[in-house]
Amino acid sequence: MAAALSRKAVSAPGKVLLAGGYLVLDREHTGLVFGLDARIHVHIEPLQTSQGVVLSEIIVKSPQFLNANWEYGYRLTEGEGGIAVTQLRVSVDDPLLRNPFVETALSYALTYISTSLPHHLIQPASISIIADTDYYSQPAKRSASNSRFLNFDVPLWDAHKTGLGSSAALVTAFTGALLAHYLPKSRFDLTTDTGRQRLHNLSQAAHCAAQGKVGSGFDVASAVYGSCLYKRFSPSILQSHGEPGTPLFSKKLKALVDENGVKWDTEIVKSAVDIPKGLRLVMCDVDCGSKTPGMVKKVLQWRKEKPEEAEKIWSELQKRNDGLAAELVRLSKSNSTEYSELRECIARIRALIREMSEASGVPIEPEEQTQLLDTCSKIPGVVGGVVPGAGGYDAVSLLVENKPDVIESIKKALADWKVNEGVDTGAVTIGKVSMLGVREEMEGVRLEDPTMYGEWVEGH
Ligand SMILES: Nc1ncnc2c1ncn2[C@@H]1O[C@H](COP(=O)(O)OP(=O)(O)OP(=O)(O)O)[C@@H](O)[C@H]1O
Ligand SMILES: C[C@@](O)(CCOP(=O)(O)O)CC(=O)O
Repeated sequence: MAAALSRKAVSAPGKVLLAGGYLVLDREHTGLVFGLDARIHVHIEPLQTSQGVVLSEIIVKSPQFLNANWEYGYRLTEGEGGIAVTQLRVSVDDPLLRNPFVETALSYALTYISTSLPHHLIQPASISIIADTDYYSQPAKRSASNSRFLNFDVPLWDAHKTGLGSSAALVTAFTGALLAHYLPKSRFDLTTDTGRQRLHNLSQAAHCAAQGKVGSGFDVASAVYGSCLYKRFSPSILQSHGEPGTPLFSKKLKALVDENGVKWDTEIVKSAVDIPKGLRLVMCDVDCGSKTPGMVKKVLQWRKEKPEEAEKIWSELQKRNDGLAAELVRLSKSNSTEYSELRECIARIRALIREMSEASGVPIEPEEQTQLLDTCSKIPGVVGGVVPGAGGYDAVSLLVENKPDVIESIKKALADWKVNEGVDTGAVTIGKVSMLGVREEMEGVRLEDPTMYGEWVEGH
């Protein structure tokens, strides 16, 4: 029997890979990833249709952006191919602006749901995606009801991403909301280990399919589980379930998600990460942005061509990353405020990242970011900082004493800071640097109160 279809809301945190960028692609290594208190929220409710009109239609909106609406028809395909979704448009003249993350997550989730619920019981729904401000460096304004969720008032495609992992948080919260809406708690409960494990598996599969590549998956793992020391799953796990509409896709997807005949070897260790009470992790948006996939390809090419050189750097970097994680836990447990060893841990990691940049020819910590991090690290109360994840010209992460005057000093120091991206290629891009209001968040995906979104959702 279908669960009584009521309103549900799920949110998932953004991410910062503080240590282990590139290394985490290899199961021999790990990544130290922190969830952030910038979350993507997804609200779902039954679609109000006029009496007697039966629609197999799901409407998805991102009301904080202009024209960010996607309408999908869905149908059961032959040969257990699962649920195919087709984007609809009112008029052929309407441009079809696709959203691969929404479309793929919808198809994967409905397929999984259809293995527990007869297709005709998958009733029409209206889904709203609502994001915390710091995912986009777009200026935003208060909505009429003074909601905490701001109005960006631009098309989604014009919003500048700050690299907090909106797609991973979106796919995770979106998938969780669909499963919570359509399946009874006896089949899916995201407050249980089994529920989170299934949500992780399904979200990883959908996110990789939407991206068209299998990364380490650290971002979806932290969206589900929150801050953790992460060891990736074997890429082969996602090589054999096919695509929506292919024969037996629904059967293979269910086996993959429920781990019937498939064992996910992801390792999530939450006890290995913590931030001492006196510190906080903050992000500074460098409004330039890098093209991560190109950087990953080049680093992996270097590792393939010079395995000994790469392994020497990576194994030493792993040791230093482990040292950082251990020092954070030690400080947290001892309540010590003696940060000199932590400062040294960060400096040692950065030195080796610069060595990797040099050896691979990839600007992981480019000169401009070195200057920015060195300047910030001299501010009283700033312990140190790194270029997280793939590095480049994306946001930088700082570990700072949790005092208002420290944050104000950083804002002042960065007020006129400009980062010139691509200066080596002559294509100088001026990007301002601004403090994001985010901080670390230990919690992963969670159910939210569906009434918290005010006028951002229909049935408010
Ligand atoms: N509020 C939103 N509503 C709908 N779709 C969104 C929203 N925010 C992000 N997305 C989807 O996620 C995509 C951005 O994901 P992308 O993987 O490019 O970067 P990211 O995950 O935001 O950051 P990172 O660079 O850290 O991976 C957008 O192109 C859009 O498809
Ligand atoms: C380079 C890599 O290890 C991390 C990328 O991190 P980010 O997208 O720059 O936050 C890629 C991956 O782990 O999938």
